[in-house]
Order: sequence, then C-alpha cells, then structure tokens
Amino acid sequence: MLLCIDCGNTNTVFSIWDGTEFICTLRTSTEHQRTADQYFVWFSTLVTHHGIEPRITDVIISSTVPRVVFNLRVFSDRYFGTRPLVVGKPDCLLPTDPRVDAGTQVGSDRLVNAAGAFDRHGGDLIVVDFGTATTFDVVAEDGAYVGGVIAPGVNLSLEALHQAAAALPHVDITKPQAVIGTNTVACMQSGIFWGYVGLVRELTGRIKAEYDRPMRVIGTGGLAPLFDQADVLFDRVESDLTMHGLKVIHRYNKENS
Ligand SMILES: Nc1ncnc2c1ncn2[C@@H]1O[C@H](COP(=O)(O)OP(=O)(O)OP(=O)(O)O)[C@@H](O)[C@H]1O
Ligand SMILES: CC(C)(CO)[C@@H](O)C(=O)NCCC(=O)O
Ligand SMILES: [K+]
Repeated sequence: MLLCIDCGNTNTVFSIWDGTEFICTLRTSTEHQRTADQYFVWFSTLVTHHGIEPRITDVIISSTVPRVVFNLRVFSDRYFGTRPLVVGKPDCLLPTDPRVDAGTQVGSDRLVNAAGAFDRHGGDLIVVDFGTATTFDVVAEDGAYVGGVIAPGVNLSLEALHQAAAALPHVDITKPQAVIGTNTVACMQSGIFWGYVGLVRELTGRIKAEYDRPMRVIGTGGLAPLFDQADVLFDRVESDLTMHGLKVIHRYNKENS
C-alpha cells in the first residue's frame, strides 16, 4: 500500500492507497515540532479506529514546509521500513519538468496538482487550489507546470481582517444570501465570498487571454465546492486532485527509475 502525505502550511493530509482506491484519509494541523513517533501514535490510532490494517510499503511526500520533511522521513523509515519519495528532491522524477525562471523553487503542491490534473484531463489547464494561499497553476499542452498566480488564501484573508480590526470578529466562510450585508458578519462574509468569486473569475479570464489555446479550469482544495455554488468558475471540481497527483508521481518513479 502507498501512503501519500500532502503537507501544506496549515494542514497535513495522509491518505492510504490500496492499489485500487484511497481507503483512509486523515488530516492534522501542520506543526514542525511533531516527531516521527508522534506522527505514528496519531496515525496508528486513527487507522485502527477506522478498522484498517494498513501494510504500507511505499511513502510519497509533498511538503510546502521544508522543516517537517525530516521528521516525516524518519516516520517512514522507522515505522514502514521504506525510504520516502519527496517531491521536489532531485531523486524524485516528475512526468514533465516545470518551465519557469531559473532558480525558482515551485511549491511541490503545485507540481503535484499539475501532474494529477494532466493525468486526468490532458494539458491546457488552470488548476485553482484554495489552500493557505489561493494558487493558480497553468499546465501546458505537454503537462508541464509553466507558471501561475499566488493570491492570499480565503481563511488567511478572513483571519487578517479579524486580527487587524478590533471590531471585526472571527467568522466562518459561507455563501451569503445577499451582497449587501446588513450586519458585520454578513458584510465580512460578502466581502470574502463575492470578492474571491471575482478574483477567480478575473484571474482565470486574464490567464486565458494571455495563453494562446483554449483552457479548462479545475478547482480543488477544501473550499472549491463552496465557490462552485456561486458562479460558473470551474469546468470541474476535484477535491482529491493533490492525492491523485502524488499517486501519479509515485507510479511514474516506479516505472522510470
Ligand atoms: N468539505 C469542506 N467544506 C468546507 N470547508 C472545508 C472542507 N474541507 C476542508 N475545508 C476547509 O477548507 C480549508 C481548505 O482546506 P485545504 O486542505 O484545501 O487547505 P488548507 O489545509 O487550509 O491549506 P494547506 O493545504 O495550504 O495547508 C481548510 O481550512 C479546511 O478546514
Ligand atoms: C504558494 C504555496 C504556499 C501554496 O501552498 C506553496 O505552493 C509554496 O510555498 N510555493 C512556493 C513558491 C512557488 O510556488 O512559486
Ligand atoms: K492543499
């Protein structure tokens, strides 16, 4: 079985692929202090709770937080006896190399999204991922990541409003009934929700205008389904795109190394 680990700046997601399907997905907050042993206590407790007896033979990791990789490597070595593949490291091959400015370290989550989306849909894509940041990844005709956009994440923007303005509470993101809010919370929800609808529409429109071929837009990340209710922003929403990309990169490395 393959354990896929997607470590973002906010959350780390573990998902077990049994060769046919993802049988268990677990989410924890990203904390660089967490040790290999702490990961294992958490992981083994929850898989047992789900009635699963995983026999992990392979591990692949994507991390946007460099400091957590060491402990995840130890976790993999110590508890599963396997050396993990780490996306972005020289010994992890990508199906297609990114074409970006020399010296640019593209976030591994974006490379993984590009690989996963290309595997499912072919090229000429924009992947919009609503994580800590809202990222737009452009996938060329041949599957290469060729650039994109990084905007502040939805939860980050809400948190920034709350932190910076004494009278603004912490609010959860939902789709407001109206655009004109008649109370503070409704005003904030409208600003974030409809503001991000506009951000996504404007940026995908401008990317399409700059790119010389027709493109499709794939939404992913926890909040993509929410924004999908608003408007025709995406051709597809796929919540498991990053996990799918990890599986694709793992398979590519097995077949080509
Ligand atoms: N089905 C869902 N409905 C609503 N919110 C969700 C859902 N799934 C996840 N979320 C929330 O959406 C947010 C985005 O989740 P996602 O995993 O895409 O990114 P993240 O964990 O915030 O960021 P990163 O991957 O950069 O750490 C999270 O705060 C999560 O709690
Ligand atoms: C933009 C984030 C934070 C999104 O998770 C991540 O992909 C990252 O740290 N990227 C590095 C810079 C880049 O992708 O160009
Ligand atoms: K993510």
